[in-house]
Amino acid sequence: MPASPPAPQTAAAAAAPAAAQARVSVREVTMAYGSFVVMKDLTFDIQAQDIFVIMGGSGCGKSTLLRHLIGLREPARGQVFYDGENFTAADDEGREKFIRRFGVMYQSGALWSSLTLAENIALPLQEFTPLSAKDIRDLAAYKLALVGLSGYEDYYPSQVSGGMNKRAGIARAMALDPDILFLDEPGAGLDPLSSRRLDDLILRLRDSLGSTVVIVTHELASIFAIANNSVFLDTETRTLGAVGNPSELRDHSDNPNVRRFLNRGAESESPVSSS
Ligand SMILES: Nc1ncnc2c1ncn2[C@@H]1O[C@H](COP(=O)(O)OP(=O)(O)OP(=O)(O)O)[C@@H](O)[C@H]1O
Repeated sequence: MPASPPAPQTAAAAAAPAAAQARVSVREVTMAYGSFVVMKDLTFDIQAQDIFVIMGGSGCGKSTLLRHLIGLREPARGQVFYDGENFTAADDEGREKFIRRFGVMYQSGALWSSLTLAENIALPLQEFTPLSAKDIRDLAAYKLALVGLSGYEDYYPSQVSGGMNKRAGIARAMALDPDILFLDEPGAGLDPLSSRRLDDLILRLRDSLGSTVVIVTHELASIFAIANNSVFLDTETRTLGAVGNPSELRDHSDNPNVRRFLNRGAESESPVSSS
């Protein structure tokens, strides 16, 4: 069947102007490793400037979904659209244009240990822009300033804290001014204070740069502090358990697995009445 843009989900959406198009639309995506189906029939939207969390229990497929969103894996079925354009069906050249709009920080954080923080950020600028060495140096310093690391340009990753490494990783993901930042477990391994600082930074970046941020995490404090939208991957049913604002899902989802997860394992027997 030919690929078609995602259908509007409501009458209001149908009447909305093109500018209201979801930034990311996932349509009936099934993810599999060979014959092992991780999740099936995922359909949800991520809006521009969302801080959108992919959540669920260990091994449910959060990182796998992230890999599908950035094109590292192909859906076994279904499609992913960016601003209504079919990413899954794009040829290599078309796909490259999408990927240039993504900034990605992987779970490991993975800065090059033999390069300074500024050199780490300069790397994608050297590879993908025609900028002069001086402009690249200035831009790397600017990106580090955005994440609160002014003055640390010449430090090596081993000379700064874990939280600072994560912030530098975010600066590197932002090097090419992406529309969408993908962060895989950004708070992993951080103490609570550093983790909170990272949350504040993510909020500030969204507000000042207007980025859309997609985050894989299972840290509830972070989820409630920063996410306005989310998807819950349900290991039990191997499909989407809920989509929406995490605080609302915690109190009102009709899926007990969602409420249990968002209430730290202490499931409320029935949804809290919103009236
Ligand atoms: N390359 C792979 N080949 C085969 N199976 C894989 C591969 N990567 C992940 N899996 C399996 O797919 C499932 C989902 O893995 P994934 O890492 O996406 O889950 P996750 O929710 O991110 O887990 P965690 O919370 O532990 O990081 C798991 O059962 C995992 O063992």
